[in-house]
Amino acid sequence: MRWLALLGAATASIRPERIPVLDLKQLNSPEQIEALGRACADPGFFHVVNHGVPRHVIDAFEAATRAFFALPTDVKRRVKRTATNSRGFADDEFTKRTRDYKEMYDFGHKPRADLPDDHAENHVMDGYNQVPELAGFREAVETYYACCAHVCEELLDAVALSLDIEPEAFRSLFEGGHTSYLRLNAYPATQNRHVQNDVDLDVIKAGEDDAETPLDELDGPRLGVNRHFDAGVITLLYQDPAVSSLQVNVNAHNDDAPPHWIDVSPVEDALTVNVGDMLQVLSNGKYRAPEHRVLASPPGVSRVSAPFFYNPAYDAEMRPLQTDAPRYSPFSWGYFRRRRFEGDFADEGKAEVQIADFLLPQFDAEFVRTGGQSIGLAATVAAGSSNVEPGFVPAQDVQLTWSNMTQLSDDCSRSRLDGGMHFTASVPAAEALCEGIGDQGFAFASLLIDNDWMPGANPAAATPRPTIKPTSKPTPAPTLPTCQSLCHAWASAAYSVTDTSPWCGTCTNNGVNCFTGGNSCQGPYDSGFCRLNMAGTVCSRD
Ligand SMILES: O=C(O)CCC(=O)C(=O)O
Ligand SMILES: [Fe+2]
Repeated sequence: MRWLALLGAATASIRPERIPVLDLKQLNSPEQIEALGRACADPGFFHVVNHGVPRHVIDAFEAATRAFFALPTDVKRRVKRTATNSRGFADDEFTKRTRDYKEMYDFGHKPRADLPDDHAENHVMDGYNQVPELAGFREAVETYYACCAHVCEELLDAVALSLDIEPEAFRSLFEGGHTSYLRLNAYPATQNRHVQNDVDLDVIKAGEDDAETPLDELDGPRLGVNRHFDAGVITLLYQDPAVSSLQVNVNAHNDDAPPHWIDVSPVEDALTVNVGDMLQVLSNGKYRAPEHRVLASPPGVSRVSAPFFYNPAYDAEMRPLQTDAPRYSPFSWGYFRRRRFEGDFADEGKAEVQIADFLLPQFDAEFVRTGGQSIGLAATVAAGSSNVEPGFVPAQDVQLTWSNMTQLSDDCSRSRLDGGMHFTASVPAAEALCEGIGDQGFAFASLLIDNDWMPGANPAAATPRPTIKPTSKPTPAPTLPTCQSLCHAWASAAYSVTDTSPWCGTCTNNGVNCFTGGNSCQGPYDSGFCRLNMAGTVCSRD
């Protein structure tokens, strides 16, 4: 009753919920497993009741969390995280280059429980635990941490079944030491910083905060945590029952729709679960990590929360399990985590590594259906690897990335200019020339889809036919006389001849500049191809 009254007072603005509630004890029937699969696919968030974590363990954990954050700042800073140890206290966390309006404390897996926290054997890649001198804190946090790991293990068995994957395939990723960590969050009460209105949130500018300003001196509207995706496999979240601040963008995976944020309000006696990036990869994109954010606390109310990030062993390979059409290239969890941590610690400016960086190009039915815009292709060209000028070109490693077809076609168009083979005006001319070829390819691929000939084809889903085209550059209207007549005019003016054909040969391109073709130049330009400029007055050797 007390709980309900609190919730009612603090969450008057809660909108209708779209977040399913699942009963962990019932997760053994095919219907429930199916419901779990649906929740993981969309919206990627759900609550679990009957999760088995005893009430007294949660109460002790919440009390320890509140007691820790109530300590004076200088005492909390005694366990502050550093550039080499990501565990401990922080009040300078950034998400998407904006300062989180919260304090936090991270606590992770300790391989040798019998040895001191800072013993060499307990130093793992993300650091070691720094436990504050606070009566009962260690025991409360360790006990809750162990309960979370157990719930996640069971939950993941059910997730495996929902994907038709052997639970053992998931379990093996955690063998040899999972790397999960528990984060305690405290979002202080605010005066004028709490906003729910997206227009107000727009004034929060990325890159403008620094890490040194004390939290309570940061001005303007704030978010507790800016929009993000969780990196691990799944997150099991304890939410303060009295405040609703967590929101999910239910349009995050729909490029055509604006963000639509809905509340993920706490549910009595439940823990909240969300899919992480790694489960998105392991499920080959069938389950999708939801984009979420946390609002700053309303005036007079401070909120606590505690996500448990369930993470595999560092050397576990992340790749789609059980599929012959993988959408992601393999990478190790440790690699991803290290790149994220480098970004986290100094991320006032850096762009963080994303799973989209590992997307393989999909030249399949889905690719055509969605207009072929999303490819996520990357290539590194090593210094000196050119076949033509080995050892010199390129001067340094070049990293090329293309996230969509338009970028790829732009770079291809430019490549012959960069290579010194073509001239500037030929780039748009060639783009115009090739435009129709892409459209024809698109039309042909759509035809294949309709006939069920492509991998992943689904004739029903292909109707109505997609209206997006792979490229949308307008074809420039031809405004110049043809190359041939330019050439003839030039030749007769320059050489006062009536038969200009030896000079002009066969024109091959009626674009802005054009080739006359063949060894047809005279005078100083007596071999190679002739090139006319727009005015048709210059012929230069190619
Ligand atoms: O505080 C919350 O409700 C969620 C926090 C969160 O999303 C995170 O720490 O990744
Ligand atoms: Fe999160």
